[in-house]
Parts: sequence; structure tokens; C-alpha cells
Amino acid sequence: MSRSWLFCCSMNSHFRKKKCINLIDTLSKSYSQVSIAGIPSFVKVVEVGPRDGLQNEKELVTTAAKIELVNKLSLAGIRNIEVTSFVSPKWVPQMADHTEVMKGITRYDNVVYSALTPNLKGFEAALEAGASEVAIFGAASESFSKKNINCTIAESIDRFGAVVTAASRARLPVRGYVSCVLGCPYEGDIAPQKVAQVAKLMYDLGCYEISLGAMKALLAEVSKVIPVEKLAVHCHDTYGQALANILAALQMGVSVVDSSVAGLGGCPYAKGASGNVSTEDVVYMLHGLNIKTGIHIERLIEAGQFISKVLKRPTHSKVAQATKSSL
Ligand SMILES: CC(C)(COP(=O)([O-])OP(=O)([O-])OC[C@H]1O[C@@H](n2cnc3c(N)ncnc32)[C@H](O)[C@@H]1OP(=O)([O-])[O-])[C@@H](O)C(=O)NCCC(=O)NCCSC(=O)C[C@@](C)(O)CC(=O)[O-]
Repeated sequence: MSRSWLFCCSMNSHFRKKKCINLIDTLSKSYSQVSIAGIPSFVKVVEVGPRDGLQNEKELVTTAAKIELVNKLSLAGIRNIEVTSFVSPKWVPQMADHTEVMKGITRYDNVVYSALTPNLKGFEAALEAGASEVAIFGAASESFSKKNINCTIAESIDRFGAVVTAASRARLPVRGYVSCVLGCPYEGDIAPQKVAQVAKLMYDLGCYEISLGAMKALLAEVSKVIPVEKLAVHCHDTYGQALANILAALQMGVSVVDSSVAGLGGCPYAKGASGNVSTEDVVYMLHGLNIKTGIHIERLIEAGQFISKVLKRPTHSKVAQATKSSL
């Protein structure tokens, strides 16, 4: 397999571009002989790049570039895109243009355009701007909750309750995030039982899906209180373990994976947390496992190249790097 790859990389530029993409497909298909028991046949990929990926950028990314990124991701076949967050611009200046971005994107019927909403004020603005889904975001760590949304876990559940009630009235689905599921940058280890407790509170409020950092022990605990088909995994690649965790989660029956194009991202209130796992690498692995996603990897790589150029930095996606080095 690696020999074919090297061969591909030594071909002339135009031919190489097309060929390498084809080779990605060929390589992916060749994995289809590898069967792993219990993994799902389709995975829903939730693209968080425009929100989680960009929120921590110091230099303001233009509204036009954000809109173009979302449009490119829609065209790449992504069906769930987290477009922005309706949070305080004093807390996250990069997301201050949430309304313009949400209103400026081209909408496709079969794509869900979601936004983070920490409280009722954020929810009302997201609804007015046309979000098709919202997400509330809590934490399994008291310290992180305080740093990130300026309230205790118990207070956050009260605020989220108000958002879920309003969303239900407006018939908008609500997704729930639990941060710090594999440890907290301020508190260190977090017990899986604590994660399960917070996840259950959010699930009981009415979230249709709960997104977690992945890991076997953790999923075993949370899936005791929430059906596994209602769980999603949201991995940052801080320790280079994201794909391994995602694979472990797939084997445990999880079929929703969050990721960020070009591996953009990091939470501004999580010290040292590097980017999310890149969507290109996740999709490449999934296709390699013969799991369907509906995503066109070539267009996805182009979307990643677009935003990396805007940010003037190389992509973090290994698949995009490998493809680019052969262009
Ligand atoms: C939650 C608050 C607002 C509380 O912040 P606060 O200061 O406690 O809020 P407040 O209710 O006291 O209001 C203070 C000011 O904020 C305004 N305000 C109040 N709410 C909003 C709103 N929704 N939109 C816009 N403005 C708002 C409000 O109107 C007021 O304005 P002022 O009178 O001073 O001019 C703040 O802490 C905040 O915005 N935090 C967001 C932090 C954030 O976005 N973090 C990153 C996302 S989480 C993440 O990345 C993790 C995740 C989800 O990806 C999963 C993972 O990777 O683990």
C-alpha cells in the first residue's frame, strides 16, 4: 500500500492531483476487506470547524470567509454543520458576527445548520437568525463550567432548561455537549460517573443527542444511563489519540462523530487543548472501514485548504497533508 502511495507522489502535478484523490478512494476501498465487529455501517459526521475550529483564532476571520467555508462544507456533502455560537462577544470575540454568518450562508434542504446557545438570550438570537438546531454546552468539571460559562454546573442546568423549553416551543432540536469528560485542564481527572451524571441531566432536559470526548470506560459508564445511539463523540487531538478513541467508540456502537475541517480549533477556556480531530482524517478512516458518510472527500480537502489559506497556516489533517505533498 505504501509503495503505491510513493509511486503516486512522484507523478506529474495535474495527474497526481486527480490520481491521489482516486488513490485515497482506492485505499479506502481496499480496507473494506477488513471487518471490525459491531461497527456501524453509516456514521453521521458533525462538522464543528466553523464554530469550534475558528472560535479560538486571535485574528478575526472575515464574515465572508466564514460563510464561504460553510458553503464549501455543505457542497462537500456534510449534513450537519455547526455554523457559529450565539455567546457573548466579550467572551468570544471571534463569534461576534454569528447573526451575519447564520443569515449569509447558502442553505441546502438536507443540511442541518446549528449553533451553540448558552442561555435564552443566545437561543432567541439563534432562532431569529435561522439556526435549524441549537446546542447547549455543559461540563463535568465545576472549575471549567465557571471558566467557560461563568456558572456552576447546577446553574447551567437551570439555564439550559429554559433554552430547551423555548426550543421545544419553536420545534428546534437541541444537542447537548459535556466538556471535560476525559479530564479537566483545571481539575485533572474527572470520574466517569460524574460525566454520566451531567450527561443524564442534559439528556433528561430533552437533548436528542449528547456529545462527549470518547473512551471505553467512559462510554461504558454513560451508556448505562443514555442509549448509545443517542451519544456522539467529540475528540480534540491534544494527545494524538483522537482516531483511536473514535475507533473505540465505533466499536461500542457510537455512530455520530464530531470533527473539524483541517483540524482547526480549541476552546478558548481550555488551556492547552489543541485542535479538534480533522474531518478529513475521520472521513478517510471511516471510508477505509467501509463505513458510509455521504461526504465527498476531495471537496472536503478543498474546503480545508481554503480555510488554511485564510488563516495562513498549514492544515493539521494528515490526509490533506499527504494529498497536498503530492500535488
Ligand atoms: C454564558 C455567558 C454569556 C455568561 O456570561 P456572563 O458574563 O455571566 O453573562 P451575564 O448574563 O451576566 O451577561 C453579561 C453580558 O453578556 C451579555 N450576554 C449574555 N448572554 C449573551 C449571549 N448569549 N449572547 C450575547 N451576549 C450575551 C449580556 O447581555 C451582558 O451584556 P452587557 O450588559 O454587559 O453589555 C458567557 O460566559 C459566554 O458567552 N460564554 C461562552 C464561552 C464559549 O463560547 N466557550 C467556547 C464554547 S464551549 C467549547 O468550545 C467546548 C465544546 C462545546 O466544543 C465541547 C468540547 O470541546 O469539550
